[in-house]
Amino acid sequence: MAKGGKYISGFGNECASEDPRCPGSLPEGQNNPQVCPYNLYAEQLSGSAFTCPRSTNKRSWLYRILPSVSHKPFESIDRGHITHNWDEVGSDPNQLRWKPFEIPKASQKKVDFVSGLHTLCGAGDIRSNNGLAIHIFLCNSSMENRCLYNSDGDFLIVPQKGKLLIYTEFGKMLLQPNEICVIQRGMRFSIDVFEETRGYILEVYGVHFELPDLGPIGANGLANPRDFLIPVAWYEDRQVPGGYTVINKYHGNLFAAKQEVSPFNVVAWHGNYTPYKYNLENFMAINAVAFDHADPSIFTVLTAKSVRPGVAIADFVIFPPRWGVADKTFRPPYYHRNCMSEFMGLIKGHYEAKQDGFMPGGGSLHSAMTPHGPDADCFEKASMAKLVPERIADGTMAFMFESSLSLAVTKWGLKTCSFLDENYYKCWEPLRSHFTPKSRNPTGPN
Ligand SMILES: O=C(O)Cc1cc(O)ccc1O
Ligand SMILES: [Fe+2]
Repeated sequence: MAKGGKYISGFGNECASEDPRCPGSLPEGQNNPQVCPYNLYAEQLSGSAFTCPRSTNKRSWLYRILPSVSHKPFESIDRGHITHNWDEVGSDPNQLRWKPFEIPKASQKKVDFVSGLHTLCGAGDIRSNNGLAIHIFLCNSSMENRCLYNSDGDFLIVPQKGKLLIYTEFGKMLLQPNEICVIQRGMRFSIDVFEETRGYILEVYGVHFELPDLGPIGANGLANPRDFLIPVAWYEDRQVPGGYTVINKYHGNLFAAKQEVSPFNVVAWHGNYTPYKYNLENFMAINAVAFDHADPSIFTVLTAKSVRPGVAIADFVIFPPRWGVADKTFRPPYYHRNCMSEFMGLIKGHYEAKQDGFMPGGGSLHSAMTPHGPDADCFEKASMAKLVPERIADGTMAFMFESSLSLAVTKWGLKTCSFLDENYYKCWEPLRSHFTPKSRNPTGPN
């Protein structure tokens, strides 16, 4: 049993779980008995093509009171601020930064997780299963008799303010800021919130998140598999007289169908296709202990690989609290231009390259090849700093969604949201030339 409830531990394992109220509800020795224990229905949820190699084959068997198909037809509903149209507004290669995205007040308007989804940027194509979207969720109310499932891709959810109680077909997960969860394609879920709540979502189309390979690091380190937690089976046999609404995100649009019962009626399940959560505190950071600033890929928690070796559709990278010990080194992030797109968010604290301006609940986007790096203040301080061992980012958690796709910002992100920081570029304006042609590099070989 893990802290905060019951979970099964391990990444990508074959698991099996029965609600303790129904012992023996998992069929033994086969998936489709003529009649299932407790007269349940058997239903397979496939997360990969049937024919995928074993290493990438994902599916789970759900034993439920009614099959998912027991619903009225889906009808199109307003998709609010969700979009997959990457041409809503013209492209903008500038360094972009957003102030904290404001959460609507419950006293003014009740907004739940689904109606509070706002697409900020993305690229690629849902129908060809290649691409991603980054959404911000801003909500103040629980999803009441409403659940969502996403036909388009997987959601990696990063809560920043407020806890999420997530009901899924596999069981319940409680998620606090500094934890993340992944709800994979097709899984029905409903979210209860307890206050004005905010967070970030990385949605990837057509791929699933994996742990990065460790190469010479060895068999252990970074996000360790045992720290990923999977819910245990939990069901409710609840009739919903007015009708329960199942919402489906399909081709980037929203559809709703009514059904008479709660969808969380799975009594037992087994398989390797499940939702899971992970506490970022458990990340075992590896970094430079001699000199120089290592590339941020050392902090990859999860990766959604493209078909090109070493190139991700998206990586989820964190900047956790740690020791900085590198000698003769400018320790903060270096100035750089990256062929990848870098979206950053801040869960708490201050990011090491920008003490001010980049705030918890805000974000930044440095697009492909757009120059960026520490602000002028950070440069001055770090160039003069005495290089003693020091704690970096204590009490802080910043993260990056890094993508090989060139991300387009939505109309909401660039025009309508009103949180764009028009003055971002000014943080680099005080940078001055320190060029002194006659001096020698004090730390170099000659
Ligand atoms: O731009 C950023 O702040 C993210 C980042 C951090 C780092 O340590 C090195 C490269 C990089 O893109
Ligand atoms: Fe960067």
